[in-house]
Amino acid sequence: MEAVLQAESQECGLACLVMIAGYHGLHLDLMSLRRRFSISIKGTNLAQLVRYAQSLDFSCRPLRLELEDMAKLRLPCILHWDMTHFVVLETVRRGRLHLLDPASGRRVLPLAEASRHFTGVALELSPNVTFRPAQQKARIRLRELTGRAIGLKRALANIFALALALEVVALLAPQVTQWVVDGALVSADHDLLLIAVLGGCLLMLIDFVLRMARGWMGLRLNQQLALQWSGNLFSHLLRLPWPYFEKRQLGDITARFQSLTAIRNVLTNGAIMVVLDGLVTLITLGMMLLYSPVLTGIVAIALALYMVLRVAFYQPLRNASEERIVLAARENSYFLETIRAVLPLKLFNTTSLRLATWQNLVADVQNRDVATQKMLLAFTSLNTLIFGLEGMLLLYVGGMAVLDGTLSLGMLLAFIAYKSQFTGRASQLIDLGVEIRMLSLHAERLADIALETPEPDSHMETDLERIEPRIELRDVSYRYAEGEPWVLRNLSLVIEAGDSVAIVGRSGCGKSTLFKLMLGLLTPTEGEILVGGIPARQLGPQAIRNLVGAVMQEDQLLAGSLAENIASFDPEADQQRIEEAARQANIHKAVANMPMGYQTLVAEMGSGLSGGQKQRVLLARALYKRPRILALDEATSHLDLHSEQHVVQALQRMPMTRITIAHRRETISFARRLVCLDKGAVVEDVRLDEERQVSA
Ligand SMILES: Nc1ncnc2c1ncn2[C@@H]1O[C@H](COP(=O)(O)OP(=O)(O)OP(=O)(O)O)[C@@H](O)[C@H]1O
Repeated sequence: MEAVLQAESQECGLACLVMIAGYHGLHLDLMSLRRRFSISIKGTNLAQLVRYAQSLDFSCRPLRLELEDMAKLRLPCILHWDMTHFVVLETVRRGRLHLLDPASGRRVLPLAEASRHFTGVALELSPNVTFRPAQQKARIRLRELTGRAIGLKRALANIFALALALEVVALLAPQVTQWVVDGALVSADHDLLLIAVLGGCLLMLIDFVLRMARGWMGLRLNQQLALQWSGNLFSHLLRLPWPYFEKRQLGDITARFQSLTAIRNVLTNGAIMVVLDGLVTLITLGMMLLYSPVLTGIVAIALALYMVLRVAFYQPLRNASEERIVLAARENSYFLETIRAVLPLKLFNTTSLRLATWQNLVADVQNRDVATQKMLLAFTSLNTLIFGLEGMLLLYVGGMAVLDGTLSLGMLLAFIAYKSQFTGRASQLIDLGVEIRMLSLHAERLADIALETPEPDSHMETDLERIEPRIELRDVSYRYAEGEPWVLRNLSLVIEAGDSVAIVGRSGCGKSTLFKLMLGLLTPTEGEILVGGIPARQLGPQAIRNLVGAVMQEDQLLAGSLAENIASFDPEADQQRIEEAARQANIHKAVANMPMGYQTLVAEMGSGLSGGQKQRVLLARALYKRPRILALDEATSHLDLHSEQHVVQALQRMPMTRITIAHRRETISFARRLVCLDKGAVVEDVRLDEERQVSA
């Protein structure tokens, strides 16, 4: 069975299904399955997994069992692991479980160790009568992964021409040796010796120039591709919808991005070599055959053995390489998360615990490396043995031929020179073939970014100024994944232009979800949202966000000055407008009192601002863009009552639609309308007159 590694931290169940389906001949890929069964950040439970498996035409039998009864299970099956994870049990042999873990790859665990992880629940899967083996893996095309690259064909053609010239030079070099030995040395011709050596020097000079030119062009091509491809990919990544980022770990996204470099390196260096090496290998092979078919036969056998060796080591090395990438990404994510969350870790004195876990993750990576190195050691030693024996055999058979007079010494030397070229090229070609196959690993990893559907662009040309800042939700329902409870159910709500609405409700009742839907960060599972009377789907999320200024609960400032943050790093920022926004957010005085004023630097993590100051800077950022709709999710919760009153009163005077999520009575009291949510629906919608505003 082939291990399938999960891309999102919560899709272990899906990865197990892909593995088992593959075992029974239905070859799926994780990405298509992820689209088919949406999974929320909370992961999959057993009931959902059973439903997914049934829709893939499997009959399922969930059971509870003791570890000793493992051998009786119908294998491969899925085991519930560590309370939050699923793994595939492939076989049980000599008291050891052979597992395929979507988080780390193949593992073998003694029963005693497995007992610490196994929760006692297993899921047997067997294909039912409607099950049909099929190849449903999506094919990944390079162009889709990297996007377009301008000037690629011309650059490749130039490099190819130079490389071809180099090969001609390389083919002529052994001839010089033969002239020297058989011509000049045998007949003691001093002049011929000088001419041959001078000819050789000229060849070396040409080789030097061509090599420099090719190397330089290769470098430039690599650099251009690096810029274009990574630019294309990063721009695609940034256009992906919000849930994509929510479900992934930072280290994993970074590691996937780096797969692009691996692909680029193999392609720029390899693509040309494949063609050229193939050509030169054939020519050298022809030359060798002319010299001696018997010696050529020996060389061919050695090469065939090398190929067998390469193929035998391919799959273990590919698996090891993939597992290493995944383990390293996990370690990296953990490292980054630790740094980001250092404050609570210090407060709860859990840094040493964190350190120990991180060291275990590093040890996992190291162990994987050692295992790979052991494999490589065996491979290179066998390789050296094959070619060493080949050399000895050639020396013996070639030597005998020279003694018998069927081959001259010069010819033998020339043959050996051609042979080194041939085996060098042919083994490189085989290696490259393996590397290109290995690219599938990187391509699959990259596909997780490149083939993910980005947020839709706007389908219509709209003058945003003419859109009325009015939001209407028609029978909107939303849940984070299939099978999960509905967060919002058949919710209808109209927020008129210029209205000031407070959305209230118990914690977890779906207020932030409603906001994210209105901002186009999430798409309704059912129903429709209209902005200014235009369906949000038609308008596109970017257009909506151009209309709206928002401060979310988990909002962040970026590293830079306060002015840059308020102006969202607008290169043509207007200082007056920045100050005006800061005044409206009641932060101007505080900023002006800072020694460096608006140029005060804000660090990425500890922002150097108090909680209330940070909230007001975020509010100023939302106001700087002069939004038509202002959406605030607990955006004034850290402010003292006086400051909040100041801010809210300033906002009341501004001509825009205001939507506020709040828990505090003081914040709500400024709204003109109160919408109360409960169990995903509007349970109360009241308009507040001046008096009721104060007493709300
Ligand atoms: N990404 C997610 N995946 C799965 N479930 C989620 C996700 N985000 C929120 N939920 C769930 O959806 C429900 C509504 O969450 P939401 O954040 O909208 O509540 P809220 O009313 O804004 O709460 P609060 O007032 O505490 O901020 C909660 O039960 C929450 O657990």
